[in-house]
Amino acid sequence: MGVSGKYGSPKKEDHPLNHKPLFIRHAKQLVTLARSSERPLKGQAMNNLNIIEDGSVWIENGVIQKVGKDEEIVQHYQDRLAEADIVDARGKLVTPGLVDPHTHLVYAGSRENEFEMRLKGATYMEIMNAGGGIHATTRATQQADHEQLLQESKRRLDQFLFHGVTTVEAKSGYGLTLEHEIKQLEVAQTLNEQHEVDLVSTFMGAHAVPVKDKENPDRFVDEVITEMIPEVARRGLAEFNDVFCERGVFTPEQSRRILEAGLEYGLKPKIHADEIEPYAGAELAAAVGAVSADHLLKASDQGIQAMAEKEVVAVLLPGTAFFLMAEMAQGRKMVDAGVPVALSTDCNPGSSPTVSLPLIMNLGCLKMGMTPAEVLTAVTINAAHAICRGHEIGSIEVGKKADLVIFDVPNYMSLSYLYGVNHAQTVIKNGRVVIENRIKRSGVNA
Ligand SMILES: N=CN[C@@H](CCC(=O)O)C(=O)O
Ligand SMILES: [Zn+2]
Repeated sequence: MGVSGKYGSPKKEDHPLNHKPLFIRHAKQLVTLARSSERPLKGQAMNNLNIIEDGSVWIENGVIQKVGKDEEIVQHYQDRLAEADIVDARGKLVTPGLVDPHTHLVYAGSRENEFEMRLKGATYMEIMNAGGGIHATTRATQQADHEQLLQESKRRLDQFLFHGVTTVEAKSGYGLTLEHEIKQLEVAQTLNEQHEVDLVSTFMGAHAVPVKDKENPDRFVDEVITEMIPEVARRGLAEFNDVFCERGVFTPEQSRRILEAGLEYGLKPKIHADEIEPYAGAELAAAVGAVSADHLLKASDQGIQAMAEKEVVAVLLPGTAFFLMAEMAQGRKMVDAGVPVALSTDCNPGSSPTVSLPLIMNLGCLKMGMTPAEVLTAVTINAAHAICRGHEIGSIEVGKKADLVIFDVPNYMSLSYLYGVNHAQTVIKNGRVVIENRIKRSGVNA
């Protein structure tokens, strides 16, 4: 298997091969998720995958041109069939490229030592309060230069792509000074320019109170508001602004100030809410008009209700609860309450060191009571809405970016059922095949 093209080469749109049509034919199930670009799917509608059997897609210039039954597409393009590169998806599942709407992709180092400490009984917050956790990764990230951070993060991004993920949100928050937050965001920018995967950047200077400000966290909050947010916005390095609203980190009042300051500079609010303790984070998300509230393990019923009313996307992270051995967020309850739910890896070195969205889908089913259709919606169109990309990606529809995955399974249910395996066989990004993942054989089993 391999990522096509050379890292560092011009970004995908410029590729000359984009001009040749790509014709994906005969998918056993083509999951289109059509008619969901305007608003995220909620409640029962999260099960409407809009599947086409024996489905085909015609792609040109990186854009989806036509979607339908194979015979319809063949009829429409009969004079141009010889021009196209054909990909045979017979017997397979084709979905929109997966979207991960919450990651801490750009960091240096790793924390397997803390994994062992937790297995022996230490808690996530105890480790952080003793100067480890986010602080440990902050030290490593501050020490790393742009190139080191780029190489470490690129390896993870390659792995995302191998799993069928074509768009990834990436947060800063391991710099915790203006200089190092900007360095992290610049690495994300370079990755976005050079890597096949699209990145969407979030500023998260308010990820932790630096150790030196422990006695006076408001000083740091002021620095985030008056220095970091204006400079990040001036440089155009982020689209969203996130805060870790949690007892012992940032209070709801501090979080509100930070999110409102971001809004003044055009940064859309997101929030790490109610992860370890109930802290009215979901309520705050609704009050400030956040695009998403993430984690929500301990969200209150009122908070869930408020999110449903304001259509705040709940980005649930079952890999984090699994890895921290904590109780899961109430995914089933949120879907039933009409909250649009998305799922994400939360890829980070402390609480969820994984890049496998398919594994997260499986956890969504088994641990949060969601259906296989709901979890697929949650990592495609609803994930796209969680990063304000519902019009561009997340469904297979005419005019959208041609980001698609061919999974070597016969139907969407198998994606969550056959768990712990990477089923992504062919990944198409901007209309170009960028991953072909199969064993090269000769002889009888070829
Ligand atoms: N909870 C806060 N932040 C990250 C974890 C960061 C870390 O432990 O390094 C999260 O979303 O899980
Ligand atoms: Zn996070």
